[in-house]
Amino acid sequence: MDENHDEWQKEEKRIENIKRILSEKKNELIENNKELMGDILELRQGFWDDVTVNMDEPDEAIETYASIKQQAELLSERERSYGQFHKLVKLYARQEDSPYFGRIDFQEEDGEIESIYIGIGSLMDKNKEDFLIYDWRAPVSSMYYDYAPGPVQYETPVGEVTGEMKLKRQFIIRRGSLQGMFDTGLTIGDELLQHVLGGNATSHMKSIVATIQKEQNQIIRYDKNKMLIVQGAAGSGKTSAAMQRIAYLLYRYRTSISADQILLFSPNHMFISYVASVLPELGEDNMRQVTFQEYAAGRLDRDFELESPFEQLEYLLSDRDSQRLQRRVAAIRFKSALDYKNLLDDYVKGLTEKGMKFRNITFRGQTIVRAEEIHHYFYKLTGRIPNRIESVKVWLLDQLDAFQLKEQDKDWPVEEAAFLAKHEYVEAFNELEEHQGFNEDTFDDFAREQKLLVKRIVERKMRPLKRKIEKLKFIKLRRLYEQMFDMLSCPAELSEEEWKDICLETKKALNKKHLYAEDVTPYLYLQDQIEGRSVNTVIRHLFIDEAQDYSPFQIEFIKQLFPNARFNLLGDYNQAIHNLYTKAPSLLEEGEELEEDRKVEHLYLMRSYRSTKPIVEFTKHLLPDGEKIEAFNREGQKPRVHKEDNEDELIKSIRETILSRQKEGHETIALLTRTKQEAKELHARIGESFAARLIYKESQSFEKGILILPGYLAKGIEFDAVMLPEVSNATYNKEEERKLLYTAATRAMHELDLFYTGVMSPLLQSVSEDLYEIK
Ligand SMILES: Nc1ncnc2c1ncn2[C@@H]1O[C@H](COP(=O)(O)OP(=O)(O)OP(=O)(O)O)[C@@H](O)[C@H]1O
Repeated sequence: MDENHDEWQKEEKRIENIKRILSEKKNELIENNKELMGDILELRQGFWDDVTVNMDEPDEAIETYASIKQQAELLSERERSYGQFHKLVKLYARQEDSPYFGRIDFQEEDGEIESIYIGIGSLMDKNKEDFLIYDWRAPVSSMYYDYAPGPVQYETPVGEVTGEMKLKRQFIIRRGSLQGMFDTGLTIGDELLQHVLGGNATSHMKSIVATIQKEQNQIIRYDKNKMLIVQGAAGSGKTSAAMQRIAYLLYRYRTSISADQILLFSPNHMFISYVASVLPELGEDNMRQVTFQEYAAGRLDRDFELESPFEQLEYLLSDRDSQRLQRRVAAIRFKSALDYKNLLDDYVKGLTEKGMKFRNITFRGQTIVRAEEIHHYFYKLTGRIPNRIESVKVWLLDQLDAFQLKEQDKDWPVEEAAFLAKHEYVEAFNELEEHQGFNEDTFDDFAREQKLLVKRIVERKMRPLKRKIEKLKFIKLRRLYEQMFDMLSCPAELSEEEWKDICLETKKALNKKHLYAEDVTPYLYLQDQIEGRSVNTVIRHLFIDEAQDYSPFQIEFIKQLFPNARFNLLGDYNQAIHNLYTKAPSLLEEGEELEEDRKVEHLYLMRSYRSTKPIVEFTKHLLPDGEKIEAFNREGQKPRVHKEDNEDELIKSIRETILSRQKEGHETIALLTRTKQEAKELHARIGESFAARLIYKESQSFEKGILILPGYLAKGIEFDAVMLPEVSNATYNKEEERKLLYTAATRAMHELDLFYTGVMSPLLQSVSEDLYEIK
């Protein structure tokens, strides 16, 4: 029997043993918690039985409140325990399926050799003395990712441990049985990675715990108190590393950080659902996720119509009027920069002296407080604007209270009382009874009843107005933003012409209650400066994926919103498609820190894992400085460039290629166009016969099958086969769109096909012909 066979059998035996222990643990856990579910049901059903309700006297009301609170706490404690229990059962089940993926034999200096098995969760022996499996996030496990056999070291909270790694082994264990085993040398075995990367695209992102690479591990376990900026090539595992990092943080700081203190700014909804399964798969709760657009929409007046970054991009890609386009580009560039934020700061400073805009406060056609009076009151106050606004609010509410009293003596509420619908009357009666403690005897006094009803009517009528005051709607915010463009003089970087146009366009849009994408952050920023910054102190770790698409202003704004958060920015300046024309400085390049004194750490990922080697070789040559990008050694076909004589031939060729890809077993085939319009047109021609799904809104989700969508919507996502249906000089003809083409082409995992009629896009000319096949 050879040594390998022997080892295989030993490992198999160990797996059986581990499975038995896991199964025992799981059953024991279920047994011990059987009563828990019953308790919860019982508590829910009998919630009110154990609560003493008595509201007659204040003392008793307090007691009632305490008793409800106690009962609710008991229930929520049980529900929390149930949640924990449920999570643990799921983890055991997952471990039974695949208990570990790695083993290292480690000899600490002068110590014995210890076999360390690494999996998605830890497992202890019966006596709770030894680890049978170590969690992949444990300090000792980091050696697995960082070293090949030989001298090694790892960090622990109490210092560094050194020693020698005698063996490094990888396992593929599925459904509880050993399917593969590799002893590895230099890096984490190419075999396992080959195996993982060779699979089909999935509609949900996979966890990479078993094959995390050394440079990714550095990001995942990054522990210094600095802002982390990761610049990584397309497909280099930025998002994967971010997700693993979140899981790591939840483990490392499990006593102080929970999942809802971690927030991920995601590029779009498709992406949100794409990454949502990674953490639960690792047995962790999901972090919070939001798109910037959603966040902004939640903070702005609802009657604003916001342009999304995708709409902005679609405009930039579609407008054929080059003059108008250039003016818009100038506006975007201007409004994205930190200089613009400084201008806004100066403007706000000026407002402490003059220039605030307020609304008249009116009720039923009568003016209660005139705008000038508010203005006068505001400028009598001193201090920061938000503090003064707070005082104005209190003052206005007082004015409203006084006004309300007077209104009660008017005729209109009496008239309205007469026309009250029966249910309103009863409601009023009940409310009066509750709040005033009236009984039937006193209430039948008609005069008092009438007075109370009138009071209630006035109160109710005035409530919306008061609410508006509470929400600071007495400030004319839109007008304030607009006014800035009257007051500023033309900034040095713009021509008079451009400036005039920016002023005009901004005002025109504001008057239509339309907010351009580039105005969203500045507007919110102004709102915060006037109304008081709405900061979130709960978030401790903030991640921004596709960070290259955020303007410097936007990042600075987000930083101010989350003062307690540590920042993790991940992106690729080669995929900066939202500022493709404006060329705003990228944070991802060194030397572009927001503030000189800011502590920033730059880490880089240059190796691309998503695509086969021939695809990476092709795509990297689309970039002027792509030579630094390395391909992971996974073989495949060279990309194919199909030249067709006319439109019909092109469609025919696309059809044939789809059929071939399907035959080859590719399940997710994406046809990535440049614009939404092109996607719609293509869908109209081939959609039906292939049951292809058209995706043109960022809110749509992504499933397996044939998809037709503009490339920019596929950010962060990948497909088995990608087809770029029209890469001619009629479509991709601007240097600015190189990054867009690169982003689309790098979505391909296994196959890439490009099509064109007429003349090939000049952007492809930088790619040498031996890197693709001509069809
Ligand atoms: N260490 C790894 N082990 C296994 N798969 C990996 C590893 N690193 C990356 N991958 C795979 O490579 C693909 C790309 O990863 P990911 O989406 O995280 O890259 P990215 O840098 O965010 O890409 P992009 O910038 O193009 O959106 C995914 O399928 C991911 O599972």
